[in-house]
Amino acid sequence: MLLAIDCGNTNTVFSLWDGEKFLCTLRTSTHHARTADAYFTWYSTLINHYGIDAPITDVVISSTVPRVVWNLRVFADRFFGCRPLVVGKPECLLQHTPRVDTGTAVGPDRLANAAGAFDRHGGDVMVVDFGTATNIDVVASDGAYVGGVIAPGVNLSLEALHQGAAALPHVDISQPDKVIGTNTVECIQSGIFWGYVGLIQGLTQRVRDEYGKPMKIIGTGGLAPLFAQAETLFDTIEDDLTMYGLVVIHAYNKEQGNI
Ligand SMILES: Nc1ncnc2c1ncn2[C@@H]1O[C@H](COP(=O)(O)OP(=O)(O)OP(=O)(O)O)[C@@H](O)[C@H]1O
Ligand SMILES: CC(C)(CO)[C@@H](O)C(=O)NCCC(=O)O
Ligand SMILES: [K+]
Repeated sequence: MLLAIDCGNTNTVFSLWDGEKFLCTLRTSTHHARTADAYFTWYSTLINHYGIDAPITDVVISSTVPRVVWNLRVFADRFFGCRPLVVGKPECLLQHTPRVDTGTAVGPDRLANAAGAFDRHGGDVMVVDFGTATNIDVVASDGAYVGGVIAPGVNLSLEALHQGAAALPHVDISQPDKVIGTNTVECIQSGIFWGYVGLIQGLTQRVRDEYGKPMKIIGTGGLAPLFAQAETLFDTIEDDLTMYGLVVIHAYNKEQGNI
């Protein structure tokens, strides 16, 4: 069984892949100081809860937070006796080399999104990922990641308003019925919700225009369904895309005899 770990700036997600499908998904907040033992305590409690007992033979990791990788390596080694494949490290092979400026370290979650999207849909696609950042990852016809867009994430923007303006409260994201808010909370919700709808529409249109060919748009990340409710922003929504990309990258490295 493969354990895929997607460690983002806000949340760390573990998913178990049985070779055909994900068996379960476990989510915790990202903390660089979390030890291997702490990961295992959390992991084993939930795995027991779900009644899963198949042994882990392989681990693949994407981490946008470099400091957490060491403890995850110790976790994989100590409890499963395996050396994890870490996406973005030179020893991890990619089926399609990213075409970006020399010296650019593309986020491993974006590499995984590209691999997952290409495997499922072929090329000429863009992934819109609503995580800590809201990013767009463009995948060319041959499967290569060729760049994209990084914008501040929804929750980060909400938090920045609250932090930066003394009279603005912390507000949770939701879809307001109206654009013209008649109280402070409604005004903020409108600015963020309808503002992001416009941001996604505007950016995806500009990416398409610049790319010059028809492109499929895939939404992923926790907030994609919320935004898709309001407007047709995506051709499809796949909440497991990053994880699936990790499975694809792991399978390629196996195939190549790299692990
Ligand atoms: N309706 C909602 N209101 C507020 N938060 C939501 C809602 N729906 C989903 N979320 C939040 O979205 C997040 C899931 O998004 P995702 O895992 O893509 O990104 P993230 O964990 O915030 O970022 P990263 O992957 O960069 O760590 C969860 O933290 C969840 O609490
Ligand atoms: C853009 C984020 C923060 C999205 O998780 C991550 O992919 C990252 O840290 N990327 C590094 C820079 C880049 O991808 O160009
Ligand atoms: K993510």
